[in-house]
Amino acid sequence: MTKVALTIAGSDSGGGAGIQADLRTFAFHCVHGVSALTCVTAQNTLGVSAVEAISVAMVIKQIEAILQDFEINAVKTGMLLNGTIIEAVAQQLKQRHLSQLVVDPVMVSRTGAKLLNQQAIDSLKQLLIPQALIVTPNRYEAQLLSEMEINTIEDMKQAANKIYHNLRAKVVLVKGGGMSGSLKGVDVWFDGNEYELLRGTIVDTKNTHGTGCTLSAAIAANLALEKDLYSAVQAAKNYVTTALQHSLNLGAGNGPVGHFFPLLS
Ligand SMILES: Nc1ncnc2c1ncn2[C@@H]1O[C@H](COP(=O)(O)OP(=O)(O)O)[C@@H](O)[C@H]1O
Ligand SMILES: Cc1ncc(COP(=O)(O)OP(=O)(O)O)c(N)n1
Repeated sequence: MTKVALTIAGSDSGGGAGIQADLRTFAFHCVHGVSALTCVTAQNTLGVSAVEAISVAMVIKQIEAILQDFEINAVKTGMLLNGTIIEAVAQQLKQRHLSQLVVDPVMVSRTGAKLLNQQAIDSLKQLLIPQALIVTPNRYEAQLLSEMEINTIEDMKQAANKIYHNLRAKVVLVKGGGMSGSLKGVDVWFDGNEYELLRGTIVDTKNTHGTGCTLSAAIAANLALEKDLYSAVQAAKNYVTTALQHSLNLGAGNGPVGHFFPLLS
């Protein structure tokens, strides 16, 4: 039986991140992707130049249309843009008991662009993260959520611990793409008991756009395929490493990670 994953996220006109990356990742895993668009960004490899929200009523209609007709095996959320959209999405997910939920708390891109307005951060913390099976902040998002600076693995562990206890997330994965030196690409998992370090091969490329979206979408795809959470994260990490190894040198800035590797060899 074909599995179905839902992404609730924004559009990246440059095609590297957001809903475009999510749907490509689902397709690679042979999982049918359905989507609820929250916002449209004017964006390329150099950054985001404009953002416009989809109305809350339309976000809800998209989710309702999908849930009326499909059995959803896993969900990921990405860029949600504002507090009103977050509240509506959180309410829909709660009502429908969608528990295979990966929350990528998209707030700040690795280029430093703010992708979520200030008031929305509280709604994300109070309404959405507590529902997540796993939350996957990058270094800067983990700093915001834990209210501490992160420079070392110990800091990553402490931040994961704080996010776990303060925001009641079931599992926290602090991603290390924004760390420097040998810490780049080391992610810290905390499930309330154990810390695990997930180490990928460091890929020396500037073309890293879409890594976070791709990772969370790959976790959701693997959950839809009935992997347990830790195995889903390991498989997703391997997928992102391979996507980085096949990243595309497009545009003048940070090009997108590549999803074309099955066709290459
Ligand atoms: N240069 C790199 N080499 C290897 N892994 C990387 C590299 N950059 C990012 N990653 C991995 O990509 C995933 C996404 O992390 P990150 O880039 O920090 O997220 P975001 O895109 O949300 O900022 C993580 O598993 C991280 O370790
Ligand atoms: C529409 C949209 N959604 C999410 C992001 C962030 O992408 P992500 O893969 O988390 O990180 P960077 O590529 O920005 O490092 C985005 N830019 N646009």
